[in-house]
Amino acid sequence: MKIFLTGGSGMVGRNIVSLAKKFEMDVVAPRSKEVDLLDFEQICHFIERSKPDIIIHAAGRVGGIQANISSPVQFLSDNWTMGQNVVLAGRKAGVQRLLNLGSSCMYPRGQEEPLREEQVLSGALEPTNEGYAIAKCAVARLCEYVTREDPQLQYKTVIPCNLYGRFDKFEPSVSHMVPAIIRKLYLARKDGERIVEIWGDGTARREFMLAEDLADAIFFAIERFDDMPSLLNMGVGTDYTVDEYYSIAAEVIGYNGEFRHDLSKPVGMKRKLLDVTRQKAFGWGPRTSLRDGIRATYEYYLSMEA
Ligand SMILES: NC(=O)c1ccc[n+]([C@@H]2O[C@H](COP(=O)([O-])OP(=O)(O)OC[C@H]3O[C@@H](n4cnc5c(N)ncnc54)[C@H](OP(=O)(O)O)[C@@H]3O)[C@@H](O)[C@H]2O)c1
Ligand SMILES: C[C@@H]1O[C@H](OP(=O)(O)OP(=O)(O)OC[C@H]2O[C@@H](n3cnc4c(=O)[nH]c(N)nc43)[C@H](O)[C@@H]2O)[C@@H](O)[C@H](O)[C@@H]1O
Repeated sequence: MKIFLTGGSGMVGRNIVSLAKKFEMDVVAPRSKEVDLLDFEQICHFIERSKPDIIIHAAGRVGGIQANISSPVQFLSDNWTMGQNVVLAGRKAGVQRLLNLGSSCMYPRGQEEPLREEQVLSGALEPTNEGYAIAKCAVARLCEYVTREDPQLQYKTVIPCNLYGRFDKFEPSVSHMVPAIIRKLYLARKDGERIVEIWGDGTARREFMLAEDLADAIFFAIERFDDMPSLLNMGVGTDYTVDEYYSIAAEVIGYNGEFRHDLSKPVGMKRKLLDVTRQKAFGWGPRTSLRDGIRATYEYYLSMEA
């Protein structure tokens, strides 16, 4: 099977490329300088040349809460434009299968219970990442409408929880919480710092899955694509408080200093735990524990620092 993968140089994309050989899949993954997804014609020409059996759309303007607060125009505009272009170019070329990546932030804010796929667009979005979430909801609906108008075209969306792992971004201005924690604890231990800052009061809850496990889930879905629901959460099914992530990472990294809560920092949704009922019925589950995942990601970070 030939896969046209967008976002192949990103964290999720590079984990997908790393696993492709194991699943005997042929992946073509052009960088943005070769195929700019903001340019519809460039995508059409690439699909004409490469003739993929399936498109996996894993490209995006992606970042943590701080990046989303700083650039709402780019997060809405780029993610909608890229998603619309990829989906409509696939339809124009008659590519029969497309797997689109959503995000747990597309769910309504203020939900304590695990989030079910039918709740998408059922309430107000989280202001800190509203632009990104609007784009995610719109592209997911576009996929659904393409299939509704032409059932020959099966365009589906997975909704991952927060992700971390090898090939993540560790730069504080764009990073998500787990890579930010790893970098801060590494630097504090290296420099003998005794205090590490935690954004917010530490009580917000998050569900983080290793990107390598998501890549495995994506191949699992591709191999059973016709049985896959058109909208499918992909998560670990448990969440932890921000404070718990810091303390687990401190054990793994060997930081034994103190923590200070900076209440001036943004905290986003109080919780966004995915309901994994459909995922379990589909037959997939992640295999990496949080501690093992943080250890593997820390080792990757050290290899980058070396
Ligand atoms: N990270 C998370 O916590 C998380 C959680 C849930 C869902 N997701 C979703 O998972 C997907 C991948 O996320 P990620 O963390 O792997 O992102 P990432 O590491 O930031 O990678 C983004 C990718 O998008 C590509 N890209 C950006 N602009 C492009 C353009 N104009 N043309 C072509 N390619 C472009 C980049 O390619 P170049 O380097 O060549 O520009 C890069 O490969 C996204 O859809 C994201 O919404 C991520
Ligand atoms: C999956 C992603 O979720 C994103 O929301 P979101 O989980 O709050 O994104 P994160 O940046 O991972 O933040 C998760 C939680 O960790 C807290 N946190 C504590 N310390 C830090 C730190 O040093 N850095 C960071 N970044 N957070 C920190 C942060 O306040 C927030 O409550 C969306 O903005 C994206 O669009 C995307 O959807």
